[in-house]
Amino acid sequence: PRSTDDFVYTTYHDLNSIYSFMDMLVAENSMVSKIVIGQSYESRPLNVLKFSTGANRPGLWIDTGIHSREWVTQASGIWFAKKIVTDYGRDPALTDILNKYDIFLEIVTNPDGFAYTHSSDRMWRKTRKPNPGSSCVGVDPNRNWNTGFGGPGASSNPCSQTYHGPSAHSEPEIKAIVDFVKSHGNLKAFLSIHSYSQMLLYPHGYTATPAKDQTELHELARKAITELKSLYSTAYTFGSIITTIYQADGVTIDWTYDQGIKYSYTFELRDTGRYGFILPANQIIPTAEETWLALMVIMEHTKNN
Ligand SMILES: O=C(CO)C[C@@H](Cc1ccccc1)C(=O)O
Ligand SMILES: [Zn+2]
Repeated sequence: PRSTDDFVYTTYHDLNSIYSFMDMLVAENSMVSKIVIGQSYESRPLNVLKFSTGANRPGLWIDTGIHSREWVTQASGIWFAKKIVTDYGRDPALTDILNKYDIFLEIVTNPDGFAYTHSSDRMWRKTRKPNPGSSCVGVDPNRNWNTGFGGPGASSNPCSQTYHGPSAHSEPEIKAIVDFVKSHGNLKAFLSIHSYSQMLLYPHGYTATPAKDQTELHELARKAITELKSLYSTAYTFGSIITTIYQADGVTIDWTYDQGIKYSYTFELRDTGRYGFILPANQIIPTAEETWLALMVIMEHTKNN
């Protein structure tokens, strides 16, 4: 495709195609820039798209593809990127958000794992960094964060899909985000997108102790999934991680919430298990559209509070 207008949003893309989408979007839109926040273990760039219409704004973060096999999430991230540049100046709600906040979008958060799902194993989840002393490769990027690190909701076995890694932030893909969050210092929402299960989750995963903002986070989640359901009747459950899915330790949004980013949520997109991670491509756009409605509810609430 020569432009993001003839890019095919109705199919799954490989890493090179997604990188070229990013470069086209930057070239076409003055509000979009590409920040390289670091390199993966296999030396791929960790690209973050920045959508900004002014300087020194607070930020809203969205990441997709932290678990490489969850392909509908990277595909949705591509659609979100095009939606933002399309709606700015046309949709009053999005325009108001972007006149006050920057949006940061990391579409391929685990590029080594993503490349591996294309080349070798479609069901790969973790990073691709070797584990010394083990024949098993990779760390679960959703167990490598420094809040509750190494607890019972993660595994110390390098062969496990939920292996927490040798130490918190041991994975370059995670360290890069940690450093970005700290250096930016003014992120107001942190939205980490997974698939599948159709859930909207908020902290905590590592403890049953409710988050201090539990009441507000719960009601906002209810509002967000109600808006999501209004489009295609897709039903989500919602609640804290530990009460809604299971105990999980060292997870992304427990750490971001700990950093003071109150509006920290994880989405689990379609479906509920019929196709699972191998969601048919004809569900990419419906999934992205309904999810965007929920993301807008959370971003608007963040702006208004
Ligand atoms: O990968 C999964 C499929 O997205 C399930 C997620 C569920 C989860 C999501 C957010 C925080 C803690 C756990 C996981 O175990 O890390
Ligand atoms: Zn996941």
